[in-house]
This record gives sequence, C-alpha cells and structure tokens, in this order.
Amino acid sequence: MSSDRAEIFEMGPRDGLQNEKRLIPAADKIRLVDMLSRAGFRRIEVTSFVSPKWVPQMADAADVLAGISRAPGVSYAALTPNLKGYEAARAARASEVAIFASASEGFSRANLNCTIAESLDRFAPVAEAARTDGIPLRGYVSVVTDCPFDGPTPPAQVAKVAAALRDMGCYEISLGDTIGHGTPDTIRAMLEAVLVELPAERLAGHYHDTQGRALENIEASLALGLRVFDAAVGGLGGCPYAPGAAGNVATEAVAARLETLGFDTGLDPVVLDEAAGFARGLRGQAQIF
Ligand SMILES: CC(C)(COP(=O)([O-])OP(=O)([O-])OC[C@H]1O[C@@H](n2cnc3c(N)ncnc32)[C@H](O)[C@@H]1OP(=O)([O-])[O-])[C@@H](O)C(=O)NCCC(=O)NCCSC(=O)C[C@@](C)(O)CC(=O)[O-]
Repeated sequence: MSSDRAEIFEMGPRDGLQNEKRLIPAADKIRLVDMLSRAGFRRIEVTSFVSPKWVPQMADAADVLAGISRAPGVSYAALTPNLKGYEAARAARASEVAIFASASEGFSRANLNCTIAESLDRFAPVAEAARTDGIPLRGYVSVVTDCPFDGPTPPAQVAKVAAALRDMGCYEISLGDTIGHGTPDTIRAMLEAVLVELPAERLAGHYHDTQGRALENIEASLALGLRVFDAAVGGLGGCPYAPGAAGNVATEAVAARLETLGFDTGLDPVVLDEAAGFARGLRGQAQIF
C-alpha cells in the first residue's frame, strides 16, 4: 500500500454552484468556502469572473472573495476568461487565476463564444498580466474525451491545447471530462497523449460523474502518476454550457477512495462531511425554487 500524498482541489463553490438555477446568497457561498478552509484544502476554486449574462450565479464573485476568511497557506482561485475577468479577480485578491480552453471547437463556441484559437489569443494577455503580477496561473482543457457537440475528442487535440496552455505559463493543467462520458480506456489514451507534453506532476484530473465512472477514471489516472484531482463537495454542479453534464465527482467520495488506496489527502473527514451536508442543502433548496 502506498502512503503517497494526493490532493483534492475543491471546486464546489465555483463548478459546483455555477449551474444552480436559484441565485444562492453570497453569505451561503462564503459560509461554504469557510467550512472548506477548515476542512484542510490547500486550494479552493471560489468563483469565476465571467460575464454575468452568461453565468448569473457567479455575478457576486467580488463579494464572495471579499467575505471569506482566508486561512494561511490556502489558495483561493478564480476563473478568468479574459483580461476584464482577470483585472476584476486581481482587484478582489484571488490568490490564483485559471484560464479555460476547450479541446473541441463545438464546446469552445458554446462556452466561450469563440474558436479555440481565438480563446488562446484572449488568454495570452491574461497569462502575461498574471506573470507580471506574480499571480499563479492554472489552465483547464475541457471535453478531453467526449464533447456534447462534436463527439469523441482525439487525444492529440487535448495534448495540443494542453501544450498551448503550458507555453502560456500555466503551472498545472486540469483535464476536464466535462460531460462525464470518459472511461478508464479513453482517459488512459488521452493521458498518454498529454504526458508526451507535460509530466504527471503538472496535470490534474477533473472528472464529472454523469455515468458513475469518475472514481474508476481517477484510479486509471493515479496509475499513470497523477496526484491532483478536482472534485466538488456534495457532488455539486455541472457546466451550464455542456448539456447533460452532471456534477463533479463528490469530494467526499474521492477522499474516501484515495484513503482506501493508501493516499493521504490531509482532509478532516468530520469537517468535510459537515461541508458536504451544507452543500447538498444548497442544491436541495435550488431544486425547490
Ligand atoms: C468569455 C465570454 C465573456 C465571452 O462572451 P461574449 O458575449 O462573446 O463577450 P463580449 O466580450 O461580447 O461581452 C459580452 C458582455 O459581457 C461582459 N463581459 C465580458 N467578459 C466579462 C468578464 N470577464 N466579467 C464580466 N463581464 C464580462 C462584456 O462587458 C459585455 O457586457 P455588455 O457590454 O453586453 O454589458 C463569455 O462567453 C463567458 O463569460 N463565458 C464563460 C462561461 C462559463 O463561465 N462557463 C462555465 C465555466 S467553464 C467550466 O465549467 C468547465 C471547467 C473549467 O469546469 C472544466 C470542465 O469541466 O471541463
């Protein structure tokens, strides 16, 4: 049994809540982030600075970042699709920012209203500004195995976009199975292509659980050396621009599986449970209204 360390990058407040129909009060989001800080996460994606017309739920991004209690050593992340978003994130003191590209043209158009090449052009000044400001930059590649618009994604295309994000200075690339259609075989084929461009230490798995295979996909990724996985407490979420996408894999399920496999996540299971209950309650309310 291994006693390696594995990290969960908590996505609940952003990826988890962005898709909720009811506008969740900023105070509840702040309470959730504060619980997550107490649970022992080193990195929490708090919000996104995107167009409020596209994702109304994240319109309170600055209020949420202003309201949280920042624990020492915890990085509070925000998504930034363009320079406007980056400048707002910097003003709100996001600890790190993330740019997010797609491996397919169909999803790029749906999520960012532009081609992959145009999105990379928009990210370049964000990357440059982050470098100048000393703000760590993370990158996402979405639809790494399957796209709801274009069908199966060629692994080489994922590797190409991941390499472009690496070249812009992303310290880590998170590989998103946005609609949760990946299988251990398709995840492995995708990772083998990306690993030609980047070492496993610079990759993270971001798997949605639509078909209940996220934990198997994490195990396949562990076997190829990945040690960082994105997950959302309470299994919250889905992407508003990926029809049929269910939530991120639930953090508490990933933590339990990692512990069973002998990996230390550094998380407090009692506080994590409390946060998962609170998160599920937010979703429950969202379904009522
Ligand atoms: C990229 C745009 C803005 C292009 O959207 P657009 O409509 O093409 O852009 P625009 O430049 O024409 O701007 C439209 C309006 O939005 C404003 N605007 C423009 N930018 C910003 C900004 N940063 N912050 C606030 N406002 C902004 C801009 O000022 C303008 O306002 P108006 O003049 O009409 O009043 C839009 O497509 C967008 O916001 N997309 C984000 C969609 C999104 O957040 N999706 C979910 C996150 S990605 C995800 O979940 C996947 C991931 C990361 O988890 C991994 C995985 O699972 O695969």
